[in-house]
Amino acid sequence: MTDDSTHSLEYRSFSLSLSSPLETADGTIESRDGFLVRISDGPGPGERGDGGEATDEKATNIGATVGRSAAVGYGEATPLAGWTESREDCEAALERAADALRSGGPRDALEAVDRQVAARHAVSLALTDLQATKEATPLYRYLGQGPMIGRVPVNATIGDGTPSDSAVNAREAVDRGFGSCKLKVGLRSVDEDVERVRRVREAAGEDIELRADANEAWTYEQAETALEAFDEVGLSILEQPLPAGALEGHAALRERSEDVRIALDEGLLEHGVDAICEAGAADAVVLKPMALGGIDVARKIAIWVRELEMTPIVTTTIDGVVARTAAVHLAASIPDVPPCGLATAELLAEDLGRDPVFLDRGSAVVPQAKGLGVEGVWEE
Ligand SMILES: O=C(O)CCC(=O)C1=CC=C[C@@H](O)[C@@H]1C(=O)O
Ligand SMILES: [Mg+2]
Repeated sequence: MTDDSTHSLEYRSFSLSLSSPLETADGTIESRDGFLVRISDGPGPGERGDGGEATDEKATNIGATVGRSAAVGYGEATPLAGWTESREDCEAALERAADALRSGGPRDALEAVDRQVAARHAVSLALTDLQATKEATPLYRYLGQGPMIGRVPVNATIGDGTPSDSAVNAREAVDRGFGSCKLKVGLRSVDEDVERVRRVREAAGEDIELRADANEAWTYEQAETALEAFDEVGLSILEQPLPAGALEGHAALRERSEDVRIALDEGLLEHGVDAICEAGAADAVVLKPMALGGIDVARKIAIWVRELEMTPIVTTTIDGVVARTAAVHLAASIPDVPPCGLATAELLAEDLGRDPVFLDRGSAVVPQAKGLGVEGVWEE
């Protein structure tokens, strides 16, 4: 990316409520509050001489007076407690990025948000969307320079609930075409979670991939008990059974497991890839671009973990349409990606704009328009 044009960054805050709260062992997620970011490569609002609000129409008109129209890129910063910086720190970082972009350029803007992962996610995404849009290339092809990809497989996300509610939810997901379900565990006793997974297996059938995510809830002994029972019901992946710090514990669980594979999510953020690999602590790692600092960072990690013979799984932090669509593009840029946690739009009661990704028979259909392919978010 060149630093020789004038870029400007604007942001707006938003709050999106969930249709029903997502219960996890880390806490309950009720709403997602964050910032929608827009970067244009024309002059900023204060530099246009119109003193006005930066609508697309005005940006285009001003662009015309300087001989070209401004291109825009969108980003989203949606902090989540325990996973990213706070909302206040995120906003302060976006302010710094706006100044740095004005006085320096894209590289300075990224440096200004280097330690605030959600803010960095937004800035790097908006810059990448802008560039991919200018090159008239879908974001995933701009990222991976790979072939055209039509779909990425996705898993259904099933929150905590009684054994019969969990079974009903899983059956509904299977009837809608999902081939993979991820169940939140760790809020109830291990016995009850084992019962839930058994009931889900009965309801979903033998051919469906089942995963469980304990969000660090268990002691080693509890995880061992759960793992043994999960092996019997053909669970494929157990995500983060132990606290993030417990690399040795996860490595020991891997040794004990017959077929259940161990994935680290919170553990990736705490330790990074090298330490996980050295300890032999995971078969798979979960990549949340919002918590890792952006889809560019997440993509590098995905390629790196593949080299180390671990599986990368992309998920969201239950984000708005901009970040969610970016995660779909990220997954599409990773060859042979397994089912990813990208079917999270339905957990939201409202969104930032129209969703360009539709779900069809357990896959997300990847947008093929230029850039992210998200439209109308700034106007709504
Ligand atoms: O991976 C999925 O199926 C959806 C995303 C998801 O499960 C999560 C999103 C945000 C916070 C977490 O509690 C949770 C996770 O731990 O993976
Ligand atoms: Mg997880």
